[in-house]
Amino acid sequence: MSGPLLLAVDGITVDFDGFKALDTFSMTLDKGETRVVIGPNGAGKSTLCDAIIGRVRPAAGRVLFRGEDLTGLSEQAIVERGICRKFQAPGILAGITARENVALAARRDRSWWQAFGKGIPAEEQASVDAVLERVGLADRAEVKAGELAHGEKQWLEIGMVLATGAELVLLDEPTAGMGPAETSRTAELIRDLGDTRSVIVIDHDMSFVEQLAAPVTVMHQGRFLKQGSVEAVRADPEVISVYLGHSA
Ligand SMILES: Nc1ncnc2c1ncn2[C@@H]1O[C@H](COP(=O)(O)OP(=O)(O)OP(=O)(O)O)[C@@H](O)[C@H]1O
Repeated sequence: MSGPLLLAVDGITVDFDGFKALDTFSMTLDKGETRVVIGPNGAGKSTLCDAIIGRVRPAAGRVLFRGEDLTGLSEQAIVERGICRKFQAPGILAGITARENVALAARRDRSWWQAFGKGIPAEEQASVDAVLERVGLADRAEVKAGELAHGEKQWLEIGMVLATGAELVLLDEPTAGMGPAETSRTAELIRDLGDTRSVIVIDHDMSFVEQLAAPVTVMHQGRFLKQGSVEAVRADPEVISVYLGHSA
């Protein structure tokens, strides 16, 4: 269930040497909402995430989070305000366990890294365990992250994003390289996040998008094209011609 307005992307343009990767693009997201963003290759989806998280600077427009204008803030400052992004490539540390990765992500100051051999502070164990449970890795907690299966690594990274406590989670192609069973499990996991987090998911895979059962925003050439249910966008002639027609 969604609540009041959380994020407003307000007419942003991102210009790479005269090429507009985003062109006066706008969208809003309510608290607790899950939104899927789709579009053909080069539509500007990753650039949208970059602009929200402060990795690229829009030439025009604003991004408002809980009413605050994020324009001009550093990526670190934006993360501190409660937005966290999971990239396509996992950012886990292979040589430590799944549990230790989650514990590390939960720590903002990271100063305890030097004292890592002493283990995870007792008061943090419960929240780390809760995250591992949530992403279905409770029984894999003591496995070195590098030894996890591909899908498990992706779920671990989603767990690490959750452990940061971020209110808004950006997931860029979370099912990249997954088979159908792992993809379904990922959809289930993301649907479960909906009760506590707001989520923007970028993906190409329409069977995954269908399983998410969330409203879809369609981008094309850096612009907003359509928004609606999966069924509505799939049936939309404009969407079919720019996107679905190409991927069918
Ligand atoms: N740093 C950059 N410099 C120049 N052009 C860029 C840069 N980053 C992205 N682009 C271009 O901007 C456009 C949008 O890229 P973006 O990666 O946001 O698209 P996308 O929708 O995420 O695509 P894909 O589905 O292939 O990941 C593309 O044409 C890309 O080549």
